[in-house]
Amino acid sequence: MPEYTYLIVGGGMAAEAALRGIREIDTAGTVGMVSDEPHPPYNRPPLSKGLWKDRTVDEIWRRADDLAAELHLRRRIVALDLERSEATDEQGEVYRFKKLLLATGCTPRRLPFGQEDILYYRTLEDYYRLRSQAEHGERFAVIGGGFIGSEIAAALVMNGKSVSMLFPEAGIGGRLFPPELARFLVDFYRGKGVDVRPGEGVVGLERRGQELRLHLQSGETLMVEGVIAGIGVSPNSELAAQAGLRTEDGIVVDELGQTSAPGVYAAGDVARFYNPALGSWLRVEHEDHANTHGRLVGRNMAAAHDPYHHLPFFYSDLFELGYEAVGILDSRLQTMSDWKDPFRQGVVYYLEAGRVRGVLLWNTWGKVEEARALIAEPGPFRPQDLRGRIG
Ligand SMILES: NC(=O)c1ccc[n+]([C@@H]2O[C@H](COP(=O)([O-])OP(=O)(O)OC[C@H]3O[C@@H](n4cnc5c(N)ncnc54)[C@H](O)[C@@H]3O)[C@@H](O)[C@H]2O)c1
Repeated sequence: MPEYTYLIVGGGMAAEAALRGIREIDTAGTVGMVSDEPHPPYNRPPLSKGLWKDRTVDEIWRRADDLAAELHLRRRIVALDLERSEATDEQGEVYRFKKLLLATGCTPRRLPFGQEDILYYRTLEDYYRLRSQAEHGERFAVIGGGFIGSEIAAALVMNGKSVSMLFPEAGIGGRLFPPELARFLVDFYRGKGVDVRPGEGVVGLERRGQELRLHLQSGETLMVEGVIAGIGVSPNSELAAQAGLRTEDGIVVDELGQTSAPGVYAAGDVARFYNPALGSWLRVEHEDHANTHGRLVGRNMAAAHDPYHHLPFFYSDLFELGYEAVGILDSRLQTMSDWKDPFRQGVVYYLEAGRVRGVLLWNTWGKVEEARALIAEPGPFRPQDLRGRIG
């Protein structure tokens, strides 16, 4: 029976960052990592960005092999016994641990049809599948106007494919951006050749040989060779819930990353934690959080005592436009847009009860620390106070 000082369930970015964190403090303890993926840990952002431009798969590996851990790939933990400090995989193998980390990530939400034919994009295997579809097919439909939808539509069009993009909101990134920016992105994507259909739903999918027929709410049918959906994700917290850990849209952890059971931790996008600067409970589904939270929780498992107060940070590329963002970007908050060049360069501030909750740095670089400092300020701010504050 494999037995470890630290057992990490999951093999994504947070899991690998945690391994690095453990090794910063403890070079002697044994570490086992169990992942249901066939690959060792890799960076996910290139899957929807760089790999469709000039980057290659060789560049995405996180090289955990220098950190002395035993990697169990293609294995899925299906049960936890916290009293006995044991985890069991689907093949019946039992792993014993002193400390446990759940870095189980999230699973894409699925539509109620097209089970085999819709590609839910999250892993390297999904990238290989879409690459192969793009070698044979010319016409694609992308469902969803969030991160995956906007990045994959751009990636496919930049690779010469014809793309229809469908989503329920009025604009691209409608849940993040103020309405005028989300609507601008619709025109911008159309200018790049994407057939953008805001406010359009999908009701069914049929396969006819190589062709897929996607039935839309409006009554129209799109004939395509590939359908990709990015309609959000749900946290993989069932294992934790079955083991009696506290869960609530994710695994609830304290500021050290410890769950409701001593010695059991959770990190990355499955973990729900309190952020004092924002005054709210969060679950963050971005690379920066996987790296910073993963590392810190790994250190804390190995006896450090570093509280996690890091503000969410993320970024994206939309063709030649790009942005960085700090804090909470929610288009339902009050927003104040400060454009240097409308929709090409500027800063958008997100306010709630007189405090800045989020800052969007639109084609505005090198200002992330200023944005962090502004969110930490108690205020109160009026929207007009923020004009020219950053940028
Ligand atoms: N740059 C980045 O940080 C980045 C890039 C890619 C992916 N991700 C992460 O990957 C995860 C998945 O991204 P995502 O794009 O799936 O989620 P998302 O939450 O960004 O977007 C979901 C979108 O799904 C659409 N939608 C919801 N229900 C729908 C339905 N029934 N039919 C059609 N459209 C529907 C909406 O348009 C919504 O904007 C997220 O956790 C995201 O943070 C992040």
